[in-house]
Amino acid sequence: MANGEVCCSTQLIDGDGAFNISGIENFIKEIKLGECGLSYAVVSIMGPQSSGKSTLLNHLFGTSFREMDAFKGRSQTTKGIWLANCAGIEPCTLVMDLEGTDGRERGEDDTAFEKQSALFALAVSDIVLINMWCHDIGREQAANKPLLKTVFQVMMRLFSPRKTTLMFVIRDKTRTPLENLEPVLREDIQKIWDSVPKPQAHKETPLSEFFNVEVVALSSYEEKEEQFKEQVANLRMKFFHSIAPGGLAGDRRGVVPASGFSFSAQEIWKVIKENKDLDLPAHKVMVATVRCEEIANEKYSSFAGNEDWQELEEAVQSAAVPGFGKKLSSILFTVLSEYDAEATYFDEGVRTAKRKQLEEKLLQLVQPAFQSVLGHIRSGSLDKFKEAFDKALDGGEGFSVAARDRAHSSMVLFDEGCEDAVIQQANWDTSKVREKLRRDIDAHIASVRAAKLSELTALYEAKLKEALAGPVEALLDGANNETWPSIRKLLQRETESAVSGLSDALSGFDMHEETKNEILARLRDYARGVVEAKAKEGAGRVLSGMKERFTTLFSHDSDSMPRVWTGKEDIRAITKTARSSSLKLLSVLAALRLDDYDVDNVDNTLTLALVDSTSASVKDRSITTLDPLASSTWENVPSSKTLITPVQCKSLWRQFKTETEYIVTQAISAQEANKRNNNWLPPPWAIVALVVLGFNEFMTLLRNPLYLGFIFVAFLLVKAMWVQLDISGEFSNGILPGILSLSTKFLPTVMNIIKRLAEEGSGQTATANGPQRNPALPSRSFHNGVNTTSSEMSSSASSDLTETDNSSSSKQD
Ligand SMILES: Nc1nc2c(ncn2[C@@H]2O[C@H](COP(=O)(O)OP(=O)(O)OP(=O)(O)O)[C@@H](O)[C@H]2O)c(=O)[nH]1
Repeated sequence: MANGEVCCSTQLIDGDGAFNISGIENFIKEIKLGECGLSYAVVSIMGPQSSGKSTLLNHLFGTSFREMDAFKGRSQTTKGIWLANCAGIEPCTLVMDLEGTDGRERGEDDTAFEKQSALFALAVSDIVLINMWCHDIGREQAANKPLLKTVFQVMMRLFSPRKTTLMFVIRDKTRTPLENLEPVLREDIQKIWDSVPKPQAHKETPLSEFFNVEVVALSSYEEKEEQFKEQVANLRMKFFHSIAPGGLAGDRRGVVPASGFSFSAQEIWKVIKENKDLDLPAHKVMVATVRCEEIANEKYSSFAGNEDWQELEEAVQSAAVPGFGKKLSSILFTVLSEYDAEATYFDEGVRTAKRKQLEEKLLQLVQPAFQSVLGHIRSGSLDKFKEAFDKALDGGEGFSVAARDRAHSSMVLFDEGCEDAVIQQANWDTSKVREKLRRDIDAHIASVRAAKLSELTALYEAKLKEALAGPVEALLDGANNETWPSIRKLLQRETESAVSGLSDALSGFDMHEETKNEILARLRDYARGVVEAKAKEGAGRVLSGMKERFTTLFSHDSDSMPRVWTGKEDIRAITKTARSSSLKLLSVLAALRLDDYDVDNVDNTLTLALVDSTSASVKDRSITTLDPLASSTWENVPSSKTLITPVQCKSLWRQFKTETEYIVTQAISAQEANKRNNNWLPPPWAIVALVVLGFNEFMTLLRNPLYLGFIFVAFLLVKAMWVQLDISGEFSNGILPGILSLSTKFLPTVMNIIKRLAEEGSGQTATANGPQRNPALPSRSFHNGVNTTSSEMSSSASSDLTETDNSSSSKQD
């Protein structure tokens, strides 16, 4: 074996025509045929059985095909088709040993396998050796004639067949030189070619179109072994670089890349077995299609199982991976390069199409990861934007400037991220995600803007409410002619201050003047709304306000001191004033007067209709004219500004008067009672009558002073009765209960007085008759277990008097 290389062989097709798939695949793996690309040649040998084919191949290519033992006779040793690699020949050369023709074992008629294997050899091989005995040349019944016929016949079954080299190896050459033998042989070949029926298209096609014919002659191996070996060695040299231009091989038009050899051979054998014609160019495309697809699938699987890719795929689930595009592009590049390397010798059209498919499949596989990265970049950019935007706003930057600048930065950040994530092999559009980011940013800006605007508006509204609500309420409570002008002034001042504050704050929002004016107008409306609400609230409880106002004015004097109805007060005037004031509250709260042009005569109408309604003139008028309050609208006041309608005012006034009448009545009663209490002296006419009528009695008293003493005692007694019976107290509850009470108390009181007088009398007697006591010591009396000194008694009596005096003096006052 040349170069000491190991030669492998396998049975490619067995005697029954079964293709040994696993055998050939192992063989190809072992000799690493797949790596050869197109740099390989296939040589096959045909010839009669036991014509020394195996012996020749083994010597020529260093193979180890089984040879027949010379001593056992000529019987078939090679069954089917065997495949081996030639040792030491460049490029890699495969050699096929075909089962011999004319075999006794298959019988004369069984030529099916012979034809099939001949066609197979022609389809697969670059060089076909035809082994023949020298003595068969020129012979009519030569053993190789049917074989050649078969070869030429099957050749026609190949569509646009490739040009194959037919090398006739003449065995056991005689002394006749080859120069003489060759023309005879070529003549034989031409004769056979001519006799073979050809399709119309190839009727005139010369043999040279399909075959390169070479002729070599070898000495007998058995008889002239040395010469044989020498000639074989020379022949071997022809097989070196056989596929190079000018080499032994044919045109190699139908050659398939080495990695497709196994599949190609199987398919060719299948077609041959099915007895179909073999279209080699189509076969080549078919092999390329199948093989390129196999390679592509293999590369796809190898990519799917690639650890770097798997890591990348997992990492992008949770976050954007820096350098994603570069990493993935590199893995994809490796895979596609591998495909290119393996598929390079296959039909270009098929190869490119399959590469495209592989690329598409790979990109389809990685696209979710890319989308995920884009998603992370988008959400990351959005988050960064939100953060930076919030910070800028907190730092007092203008809203619009902050929004514009931060949005721009975030879009730049996104673009950079996309650039980093983009996969070279793909031309994916990121504009949709970019647009989404832009939309998200805009939506965020809009929502923050809305929130900030409402925050600002709420702030100024709250300020306005605080500035208006309390003062307006106070102004309305103190309703007078200046109430509405003051409210208007207050409203204008506070509104303008709030509007200018809000206007300044809005300047940072870069908004249309129209929008800004709308917001400011809303704030103005709000301010009016606050005042309106307060006025409505006041109008809602106007009755209680009026009553309160009336009570306050009625029950207090000009110094806000509570009134005491002494009798000097002009209750009518006070009532009128208090009512007028209450009416003022009603008139102030009857309508909203927030605008300078809000001029009405509600006040006059109410005064005329309600306060002056008691005067005779009005009474007269009411007969002849309509009631000005019998209406649901005020003159010059639109209904939107009416808080209390005239009819409601009338009803309220009636209710007010009814509910306050009691206070007036009470005051009048109190005043009258007071007057009665103060006038205990009889009227002057009675005094004059007394003086005139009682002149005689008066003279009697002057003439007899004892009468005077008697009258004095009687007075004391009556006074004592008055005090004891508490007459003024009894009558305070009314005349009838007073009389009833006095009638029950009268007798016991009289009895009590008499009893006391009697006791006083007996006490005086006892003192006169009893032992003399130290006048310095106070005398004691014992009565009902209660002892009181006489001095205490006298002081008690005097206090009674004093009280009486006091009371009488106070009454005098
Ligand atoms: N006369 C002669 N005999 C040879 C030559 N070479 C080989 N033989 C003998 O022919 C016999 C058959 O040899 P193989 O090499 O087995 O022949 P084959 O054609 O491969 O036989 P099959 O595979 O059965 O078709 C053997 O006995 C060889 O010694 C030769 O050059 N001349």
